[in-house]
Amino acid sequence: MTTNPAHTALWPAPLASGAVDATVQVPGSKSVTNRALVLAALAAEPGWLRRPLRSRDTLLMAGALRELGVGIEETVSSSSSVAGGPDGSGEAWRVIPSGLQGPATVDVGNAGTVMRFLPPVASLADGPIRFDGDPRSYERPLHGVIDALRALGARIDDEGRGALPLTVHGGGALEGGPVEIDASSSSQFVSALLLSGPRFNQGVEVRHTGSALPSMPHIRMTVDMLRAVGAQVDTPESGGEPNVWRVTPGALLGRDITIEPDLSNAQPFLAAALITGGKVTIPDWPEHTTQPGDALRDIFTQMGGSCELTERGLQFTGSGSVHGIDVDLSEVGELTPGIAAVAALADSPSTLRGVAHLRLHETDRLAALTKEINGLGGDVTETADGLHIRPRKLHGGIFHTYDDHRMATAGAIIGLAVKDVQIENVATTAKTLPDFPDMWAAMLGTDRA
Ligand SMILES: O=C(O)C1=C[C@@H](OP(=O)(O)O)[C@@H](O)[C@H](O)C1
Ligand SMILES: C=C(OP(=O)(O)O)C(=O)O
Repeated sequence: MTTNPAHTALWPAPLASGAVDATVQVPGSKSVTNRALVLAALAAEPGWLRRPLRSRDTLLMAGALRELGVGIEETVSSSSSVAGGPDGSGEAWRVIPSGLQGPATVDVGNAGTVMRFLPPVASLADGPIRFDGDPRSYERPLHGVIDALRALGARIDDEGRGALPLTVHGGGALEGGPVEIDASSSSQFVSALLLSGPRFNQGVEVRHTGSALPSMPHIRMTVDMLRAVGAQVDTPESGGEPNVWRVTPGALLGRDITIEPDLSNAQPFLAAALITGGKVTIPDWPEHTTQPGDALRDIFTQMGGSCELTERGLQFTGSGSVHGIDVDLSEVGELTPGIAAVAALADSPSTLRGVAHLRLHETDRLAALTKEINGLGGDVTETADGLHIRPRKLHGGIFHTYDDHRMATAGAIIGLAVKDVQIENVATTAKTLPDFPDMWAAMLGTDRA
């Protein structure tokens, strides 16, 4: 077996030499880009994505849709007709829907959005679609999507695993209708069924029957984006029953949408301002958004910073002190690694709650954070649904990432304040933020050294 040198390489996390003062242009949202790709592929006419995220997860999504026959043309242009950026430049993807066809093979990598959102799309295709991915993808929950699709009329061969790898034998159409699922292990089960729902003969009515549903903002993102392309969606918030979402069958419009910056990927940069008592501006921070990263304005303010949404973007300023926090992160679970990293450097203990489902993310994030922060001299314990973090003086060492992009950025945050932290496999940030090491150096001004 050969070892990929990128996976064993150690990246010396730069120590901040003082208060950071930077403007950081954060690339597009993974969650918005991958929903926009799916909706554009299912539309009745071509559409555009402006400023899409170009990272492993979104390229896997685009690659999979192309395998199914969808046209996706990438353009980088300075002409306003295909412009991406506010200045009239940037990247844009034109999506040209077509009849979905098998046989095809889809590599999901370790992208939750690809492994959950695409089996419903494949059930609409004509022919067999094989799904496979990274070893970790075999362990991540998928049963909710598989069972629901079968109940709605799909033929899926998973050899009894209830997980990847599997083959969806698309029949060209799916009956759809009402279905019950337990989505307590991932909100993406609900999003997956809703996104393809308008194309099912009867639409879909998803009823969540399990314990608490995590990541509600991501379900709101799905609903808002469906409505933006003309779908009719009834939700608990719009007067429907609790835990029930209904999508009416109908054609989707091809739209021209500009992807918001990824606010969860803004997290390490905001954390840098908080920890160093500096200032970071994130341009194009949306005034209204369903992205969970927007909660950082409140969470990092409680932890000692302050922020202002101005015409230039979100300006976040650290005060020089970092406080611990007691917070339920069930709605915004993907922010947990970055918050844990800041909490390890705070002046008082923290309790992070409501995130038991993180054990089934890219890695077991609760175990990984505990092991790696404690490996640097920290005092973190796992609880049934989160972490207790008691700050201690930390020392240098190797911070392992377990192929988890958010572990890598969490380690970089700690490395700002602790000498000689080395991140193993920083390249794993390519999942959602391929330029992270260069962006980090630019923020710190070390790229000009
Ligand atoms: O739908 C989405 O885009 C996501 C939903 C959440 O998943 P879970 O509900 O599985 O936590 C989140 O953690 C993930 O990063 C992205
Ligand atoms: C949980 C995450 O990703 P995924 O879409 O693979 O679930 C994440 O990005 O934090």
